[in-house]
This record gives sequence, C-alpha cells and structure tokens, in this order.
Amino acid sequence: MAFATSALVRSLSTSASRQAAIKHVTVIGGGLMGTGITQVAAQSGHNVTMCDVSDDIVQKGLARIQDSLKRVVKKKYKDDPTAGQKFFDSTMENIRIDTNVERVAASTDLVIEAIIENLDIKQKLFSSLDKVAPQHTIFASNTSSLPIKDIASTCERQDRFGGLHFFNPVPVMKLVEVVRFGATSNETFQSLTDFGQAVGKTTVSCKDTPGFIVNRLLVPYMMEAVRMLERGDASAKDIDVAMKLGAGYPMGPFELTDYVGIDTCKFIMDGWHELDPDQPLFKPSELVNKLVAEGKLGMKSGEGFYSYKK
Ligand SMILES: CC(=O)CC(=O)SCCNC(=O)CCNC(=O)[C@H](O)C(C)(C)COP(=O)(O)OP(=O)(O)OC[C@H]1O[C@@H](n2cnc3c(N)ncnc32)[C@H](O)[C@@H]1OP(=O)(O)O
Ligand SMILES: NC(=O)C1=CN([C@@H]2O[C@H](COP(=O)(O)OP(=O)(O)OC[C@H]3O[C@@H](n4cnc5c(N)ncnc54)[C@H](O)[C@@H]3O)[C@@H](O)[C@H]2O)C=CC1
Repeated sequence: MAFATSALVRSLSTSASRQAAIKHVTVIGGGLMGTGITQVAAQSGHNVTMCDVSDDIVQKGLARIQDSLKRVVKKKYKDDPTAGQKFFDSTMENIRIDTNVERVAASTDLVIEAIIENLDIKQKLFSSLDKVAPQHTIFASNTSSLPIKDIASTCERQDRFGGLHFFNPVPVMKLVEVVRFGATSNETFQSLTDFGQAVGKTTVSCKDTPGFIVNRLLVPYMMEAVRMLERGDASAKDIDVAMKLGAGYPMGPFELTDYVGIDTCKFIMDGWHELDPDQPLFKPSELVNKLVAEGKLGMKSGEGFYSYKK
C-alpha cells in the first residue's frame, strides 16, 4: 500500500511537472500549419509566440487565426455568445507574434517548427536555436515527410527532440502523430504526447519512417490520382466526385492536394524519390512540377488543380 501510494504520488507529480513544464510554446512558421498549431495551443491555455520571417506574414497569420477562432467560437458557444467572446479574447491574449526566433526561443519550453519542407533550412534553424534555447526546452518538427533524425542532426539536444505532426486544418483534425527516433528520450516522448493531448488531440505513436502513418498512405494515393489524370483516364472533377461518393472521403484527391499545397506535396514526393528512386509510387509528376513552377500552389495561391479566385 505504501509503495502504491508513493508510486501514485510520484506518477501524479511527474505528470504535474510535465504539464507545468510546457507553459510557453514557440511556433515557428505562420503559414497554414503554424497558425493552426498556434491557435489550438492558445485555445488550451498555453502562452504561444508565433514567429515568421516578416511582420507582414505574422500579421496575416494572426488574421487567419482570428477567422478560424471565430468559426470555433460560433460552433462551441452557439447558445452562449458572452462565454464565446470571453473564450475568443482569452485565446487571443495567449498569443504573441515575433520575427526574431532566437530571442523568443531563449525563454520557451517547447519549440514547434512548421516552416517550409526543406531539410537544409530546418537544420539551420534548429542549429541556431539549439545554441540559445534553455537546457530543458524540447524541440519538435511538424514535418510531413522528412526524417526527424536528420532534422535533429545539427543539434546537441538529440534526446529532447521529436516529431509532432498535426493535420490540416489543425483546429478541426483530431489527430497528432508523435514521432520518436533512436535518441528521443522517454521523457521527451511522454511530454510531447501529453502536449498533444493537452491541446485536445488524440495522439498516436510513430516511428521515424517516411511519412509516419498517415502520409505514407495518403500522399502516394494523392499522387496516384495525379498520374491517373496525366494518363487521361478521368478528369480531376470526376476523380474527386468518385472518391467522395464512392469511398466516403470528405475531399477528393485534387481538392485535398490543393488544400495541403501542391508545393508541399512536391517537396514530400521529391524527398522520398531521392531516398528510394526505384519506388514507382514516389515518382515525380510532370504536372505537379509544372503547376509549382507556375506558382499554382493550390488554395493558398488562388489556383492549383482548381481556381479559387473570387
Ligand atoms: C500533408 C500532411 O502532412 C498532413 C495533412 O494534413 S493531410 C490533410 C489532412 N486533412 C484532410 O484530409 C482534410 C479533409 N477534409 C475535411 O475533413 C473537410 O473537408 C474539412 C474539415 C476541411 C471541411 O469540411 P466541410 O464540411 O467540407 O466544410 P465546412 O462546413 O466549411 O467545415 C466543417 C466544419 O469545420 C469547421 N472548419 C473548417 N475549417 C476550419 C478552420 N480552418 N478553422 C476552424 N474551423 C474550421 C467549420 O466551421 C465547420 O464547422 P461546423 O461543422 O460547425 O459547420
Ligand atoms: N500543408 C499541410 O497540409 C501540412 C503541412 N505540414 C508541414 O508543416 C510545415 C509547414 O507547412 P505549411 O504551413 O503548409 O507551409 P506554408 O508555406 O503555409 O508556411 C510556411 C511558413 O514558414 C515560413 N518560414 C520559412 N522559413 C522560415 C524560417 N527560417 N523561419 C521562420 N519562418 C519561416 C514562411 O514564411 C511561411 O509563412 C512543412 O514542414 C509541411 O510539410 C504538416 C502537416 C500538414
């Protein structure tokens, strides 16, 4: 009994100290994913600073968060607008914006990186943060496809590094993949899992394999749809209708590729193709390359497989 009690106390205090540990979160990248992650972390009471490369981008990101938060409030507090306004205000009060990542990271508990899907740029960012962040700070990447081990390779804090992979749109999608590689400590993995749950998501545990669970299945499916279009087997519209009505997917593969960002899908496939050139599922697509070269990146640029221009 004495053992059970002390074990209980220990487990409670460990979990309390873990929760107490992650109070301030730094989200780097104020694009599609960074804004969503900032929002859910702030909604759940964390102090969050969202960083990007320019004032203009962080301001736009903040406006996107406000729009999305209004949708959440409308749904969650439809019978109590006063409580809704209070929730809106307190969430926004939890958010700061900045363009100096080193300054922010010097006093943070958790860094979540959500910048462009490029290994070199991510490594450079983490390498500079590793020099200024406190000892206890955990680093996590929201990468869709890059090995966490490679992103972490320029850092000393290998044991305090993992993956936190959110899904788009973050305020709506209920999953977070928590990724560990060989050096990730049990404490770090547990803290990242606790954080994922604290922001209201269901977590699954993933090894550091290409695409983790969801993207390893989802991205090749999206690219197979592009190849089907390239062969002239069916139109984008018909493929989308078919997958929505025939397979029950909320979006067809072209709608989803436009939603995720055609550039992001290209970065993912190019990286995997380099790792495994013989895998036909990872073959680059001429159509995707052409759209990206033309700046047609999907919804975020106003045009992709479909046009979103008003
Ligand atoms: C690439 C990677 O690494 C990983 C990835 O993220 S892969 C992509 C994963 N994401 C998906 O597969 C998304 C698939 N699509 C969907 O689930 C749905 O189409 C969708 C949730 C995006 C939109 O749903 P919809 O029913 O078509 O549209 P809509 O009615 O506008 O939205 C549904 C609800 O979500 C809410 N919502 C949608 N987007 C939102 C946002 N950005 N912020 C807040 N709320 C949002 C809406 O307010 C709406 O709420 P109500 O039910 O109260 O009306
Ligand atoms: N788009 C999606 O559906 C999903 C994307 N991801 C991953 O999340 C990450 C971000 O993707 P998105 O938000 O879609 O991209 P995005 O293009 O919308 O936003 C990226 C942001 O990062 C900023 N940025 C680039 N370099 C920076 C730096 N050195 N410091 C600070 N900010 C910098 C850019 O200015 C831009 O605002 C990528 O790794 C992507 O693979 C993960 C899940 C889903």
